[in-house]
Amino acid sequence: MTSRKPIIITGAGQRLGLACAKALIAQGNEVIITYRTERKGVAELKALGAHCIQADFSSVAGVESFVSAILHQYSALGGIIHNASEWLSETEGEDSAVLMEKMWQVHVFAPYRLNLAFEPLLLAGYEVSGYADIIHMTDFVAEKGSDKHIAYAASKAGLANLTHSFSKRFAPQVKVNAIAPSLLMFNNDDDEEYRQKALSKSLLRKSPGEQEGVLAVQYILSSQYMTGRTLSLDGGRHLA
Ligand SMILES: NC(=O)C1=CN([C@@H]2O[C@H](COP(=O)(O)OP(=O)(O)OC[C@H]3O[C@@H](n4cnc5c(N)ncnc54)[C@H](OP(=O)(O)O)[C@@H]3O)[C@@H](O)[C@H]2O)C=CC1
Ligand SMILES: Nc1nc2c(c(=O)[nH]1)N=C([C@H](O)[C@@H](O)CO)CN2
Repeated sequence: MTSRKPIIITGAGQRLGLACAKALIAQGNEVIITYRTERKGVAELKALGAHCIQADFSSVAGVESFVSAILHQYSALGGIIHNASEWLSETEGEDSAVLMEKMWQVHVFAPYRLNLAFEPLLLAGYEVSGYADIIHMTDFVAEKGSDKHIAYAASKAGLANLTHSFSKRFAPQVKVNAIAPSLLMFNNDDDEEYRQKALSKSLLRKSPGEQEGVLAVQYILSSQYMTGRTLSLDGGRHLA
């Protein structure tokens, strides 16, 4: 058996995706990342040997371009981590059709299409190494809804449902799981009032940072007996 074949992480130019990519590279994995925007994190990952592919999943053509790039360069994969995401809210004047399309495209269509397109590569990765995983980054609000991020929450619920369907379709070779954080890390433009309100929503009242998500990814990849499941990283918010 050889070591795990390359792992794709989408949207890994910053924050959680970047932290996951660095951790997996440090553990000796070959990592492929997608990014839209040239960021310092992309340059860091290139320097660490990651294969960095620019990809915008907001259009079908953008998704298909990435599919072609992978199919032309790889014959086996050890995993796909669907991390790419935009946290958009319903704001005054926003075209709700455009908003829902954007959310569905990045959170549901892209993971759906990549999982189907890369099935043969994941199966090949499993045959040679015994490892193949898909991880969907969903969200606490996939289950509970959100009155301010309605289309976002609905699309994350769609992604959560893909976990069930693909875990059945790809068993027993490929494990398919989800990670559902509530608050992992703030954005720089979150003001103090927002931060205090967000912290008060969970029992543990903390924002753990991206390493909490890295730990969850590492657990799932090392598990031999978890599929079709979701790791909830929510500080007890479900009981608050
Ligand atoms: N941060 C948190 O507290 C929480 C996060 N999550 C989930 O965890 C995951 C990681 O969160 P976080 O690190 O904050 O994510 P970010 O908001 O930093 O988004 C990750 C990346 O997604 C990429 N992206 C966005 N839209 C597209 C698109 N249409 N096509 C391709 N790439 C795109 C962006 O790329 P680029 O920068 O290159 O443009 C961005 O860097 C996400 O799925 C998120 O929904 C869930 C709950 C809480
Ligand atoms: N793509 C993103 N999704 C989410 C983010 C984010 O920054 N990018 N942030 C959150 C919040 O932390 C929320 O969970 C708590 O206020 C949710 N999703």
